[in-house]
Amino acid sequence: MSKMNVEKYTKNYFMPPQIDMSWAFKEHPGKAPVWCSVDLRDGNQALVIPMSLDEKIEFYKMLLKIGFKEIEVGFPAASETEYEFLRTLVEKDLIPDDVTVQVLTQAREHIIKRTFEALDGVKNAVVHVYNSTSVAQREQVFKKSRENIKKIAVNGAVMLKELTEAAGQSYRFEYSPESFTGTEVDYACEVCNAVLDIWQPTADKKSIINLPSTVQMSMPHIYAAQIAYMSQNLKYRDNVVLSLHPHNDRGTGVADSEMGLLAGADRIEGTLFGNGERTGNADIVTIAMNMAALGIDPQLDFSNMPEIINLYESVTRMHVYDRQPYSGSLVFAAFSGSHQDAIAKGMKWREKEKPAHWTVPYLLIDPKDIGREYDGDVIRINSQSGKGGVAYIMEQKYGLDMPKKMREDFGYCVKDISDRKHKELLPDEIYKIFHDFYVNIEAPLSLIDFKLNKTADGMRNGTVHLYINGNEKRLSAQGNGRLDAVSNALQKELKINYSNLIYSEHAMEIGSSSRAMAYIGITGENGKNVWGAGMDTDIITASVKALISAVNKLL
Ligand SMILES: CC(=O)SCCNC(=O)CCNC(=O)[C@H](O)C(C)(C)COP(=O)(O)OP(=O)(O)OC[C@H]1O[C@@H](n2cnc3c(N)ncnc32)[C@H](O)[C@@H]1OP(=O)(O)O
Ligand SMILES: CC(C)C(=O)C(=O)O
Repeated sequence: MSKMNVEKYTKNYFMPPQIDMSWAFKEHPGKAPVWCSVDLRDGNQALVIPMSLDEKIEFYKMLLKIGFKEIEVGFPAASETEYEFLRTLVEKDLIPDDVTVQVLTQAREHIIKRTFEALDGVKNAVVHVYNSTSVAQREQVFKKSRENIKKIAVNGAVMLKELTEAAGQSYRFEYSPESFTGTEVDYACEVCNAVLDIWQPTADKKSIINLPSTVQMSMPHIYAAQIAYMSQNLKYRDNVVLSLHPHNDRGTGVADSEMGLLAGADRIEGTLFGNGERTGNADIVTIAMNMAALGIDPQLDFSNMPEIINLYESVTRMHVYDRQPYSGSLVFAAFSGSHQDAIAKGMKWREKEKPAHWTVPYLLIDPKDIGREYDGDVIRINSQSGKGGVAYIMEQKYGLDMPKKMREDFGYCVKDISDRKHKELLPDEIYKIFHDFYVNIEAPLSLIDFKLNKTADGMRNGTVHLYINGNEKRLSAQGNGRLDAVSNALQKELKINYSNLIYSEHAMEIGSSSRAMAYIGITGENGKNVWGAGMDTDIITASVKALISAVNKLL
């Protein structure tokens, strides 16, 4: 027996009378659909505190900036704010000529009349009327037969037509068989066709038939099969814009939209970041960015995602989930070592090879294309990270190019600290660890200065002046170069044994162009490798400091 009460549930959706799945062989729709934002209506009606007039205006202006040409601005008969919002758009001349505002109304006379009052003065409008057609709503809410439910729709359609003619306007019409997903598909088609018979859509004045998954009830391929049936059986099909309005109860609002488009739909109603009733509406950001990631222009501009998120969060009081596709704060972040290593190498390869298309491993799109930064957004460090990621941060942010073997040493050191502190380490903290751990280490040996003259045979000869545990000491030094001479002095005079000296250095290009950084690795008698780094305005002094740092670590 199931512990989840599954006996209580059964499928409440209907398969279409004919099932056509040929759309499933298409790879993608090939072009952007007509987008309609329903943020200001469906999104707004689901908020704990619906947006104020000013907040709706701010949101509306953002939608225009993103590029929406159809915007459902509200349910004017719902409240004074909803009504006033549309009046403000009209009175302040905030509706561009190429933008159509859409308003929602129930198929009830007084509500439709109030809606038309709100529309006074609007040039381009879609009047959107709906009634529920599902078995559950017919039986439980309306307690009406199929015929009588169809009548509600037809009466609503007639009222829209008559009031538009009376207003001398050419508003477009939209009808939604609300709760379409719980409606027998052939019956939904019959109701929609009855509405279309009233509206008589033409090529110049198309009607919109909107098929909402008001509550998602099936897997997305079934919704798409329902859409395919409707697309093939609607009358006046050439003059009908077939629209989808997916919700997200099963978490497949985006999949419903994408498959529905393949199955014949022309238009998508959705919201930014999927805000909306219950689990939300289809997330237009994701659907559009999924297209962009396939190289299809979505005709919407999300190039400044952080700005859009800020405004959205401030006016809706909602939060964009950290892992929301494309927009979440963590969606480009790689904490794990192997991902970081591949991303860092992929970025380098890209810089060198300059390929035509984006192929960096683990990153579906280039974060920069939506206003995100590599720094801080992509490679982030915790105890799951590896040397590649740590080295990438040190190189990109601080211009430090450690030798390969030293990267490994530092990578484990950073991992260990993050593990013990049980926290993410930010770039500045990592830089500080690098400094504390390797750079200009001054105990027990601390360099005071060194004087090394060139001899006739090209060798270096002189003294190294230092403190040993605070006591001043001069060592005599000879070698075939200055670093070699200092190393010989430490080994011979202080009897410190090490081998395999590895050395590299570079000018510091980021932050401090007048300084150099040197790195030295040595192997102690016990076979252990240690690393030191030296930073100074003089490259030779930097290398001597790096050697003394390494020796100090060995000691
Ligand atoms: C799936 C969706 O998102 S649909 C959009 C839903 N959005 C909203 O409801 C937000 C705005 N709505 C409101 O502010 C209010 O519901 C109003 C102002 C529109 C109407 O309010 P009220 O008249 O007080 O009540 P209410 O909405 O409960 O209406 C219930 C009545 O309308 C009928 N009704 C509901 N929807 C519809 C419809 N689409 N078409 C025709 N009649 C309808 C019901 O059967 C019920 O009838 P009854 O009075 O004979 O029992
Ligand atoms: C009014 C309709 C389109 C709706 O919002 C829904 O069914 O979710």
